[in-house]
Amino acid sequence: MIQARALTKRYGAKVAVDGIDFTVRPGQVTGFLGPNGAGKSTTMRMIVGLDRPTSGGVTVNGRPYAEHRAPLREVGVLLDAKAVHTGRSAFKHLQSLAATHGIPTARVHEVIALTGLDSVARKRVGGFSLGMGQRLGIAAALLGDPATLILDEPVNGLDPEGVTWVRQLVRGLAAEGRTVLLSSHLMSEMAQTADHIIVLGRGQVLADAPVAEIIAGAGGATVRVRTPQPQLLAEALRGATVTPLPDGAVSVHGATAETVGEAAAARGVVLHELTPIASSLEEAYLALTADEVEYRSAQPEAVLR
Ligand SMILES: Nc1ncnc2c1ncn2[C@@H]1O[C@H](COP(=O)(O)OP(=O)(O)OP(=O)(O)O)[C@@H](O)[C@H]1O
Repeated sequence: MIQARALTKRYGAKVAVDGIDFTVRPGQVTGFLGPNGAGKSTTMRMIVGLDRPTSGGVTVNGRPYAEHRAPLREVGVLLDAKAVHTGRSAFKHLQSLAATHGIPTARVHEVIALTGLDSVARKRVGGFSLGMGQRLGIAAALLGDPATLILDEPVNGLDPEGVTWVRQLVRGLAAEGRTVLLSSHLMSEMAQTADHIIVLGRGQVLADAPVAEIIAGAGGATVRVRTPQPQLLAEALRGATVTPLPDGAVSVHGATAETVGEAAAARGVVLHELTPIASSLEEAYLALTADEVEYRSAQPEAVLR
């Protein structure tokens, strides 16, 4: 369990984290989202004692990180996989980490097997690919068999097989009752992996809810319809919003596919297509963070007009 109360971090005049409260619960995967500069890394660094809060605080399993006698056994952390640039082998790297934390070598072999590093465990870490480095970072996070895991962009650089592996791993860890906090910019991946989402924007919590609730909050699903009689359809669908789409179809908001089909049948409106379109976590996320992006790309205005 991770609990933040009025957690604040200022760098000079810049407020990176602005008095936030949240709880990350055990037994589920919590996704940590937000635009670049929203304060995710700063928050994660404060959780594991790498940054000091300006005010407020955060505890892991009931205590500030620094007060844990054996922090590696409480919290496993992957913050910057590239931080390990060493001439040592993966095995030696993990073994020395284990030795300084009183963890037996048998556990080193276990995490190497768990993360699929067996064939490269004796090779120099300096020569690892980004994906292998990520796996090594995850192996180090798992070393102490911790109840809480904090993984910043764990799928960064992984191939599709690796992405699926991380998803299954974190889902399995949560199913064992552990607390898992996971950041990623890949929304489709997050939608498949997380149970709960916390969205940050400019240092504040914009949303803290189950994934399904966040998606529903974006305005819900729409129905895509193609008909040669769009005007008649709009009249048949009083109360719903019918918007023309660029390809000649229309988008219906505020009615289910069943309602649209039945209303069309009752009025004798011909339908060539009737497709329910579920809104995605990505759409919900973009709607939530539309006003909070610190570094915005130029909009292609011609397309918007
Ligand atoms: N050491 C620092 N000194 C000054 N400002 C900092 C420092 N670290 C972070 N910041 C600023 O604090 C804000 C939050 O940064 P942070 O790295 O926590 O965001 P983030 O959500 O992790 O972003 P990203 O998705 O890009 O990793 C940003 O405006 C950043 O420029």
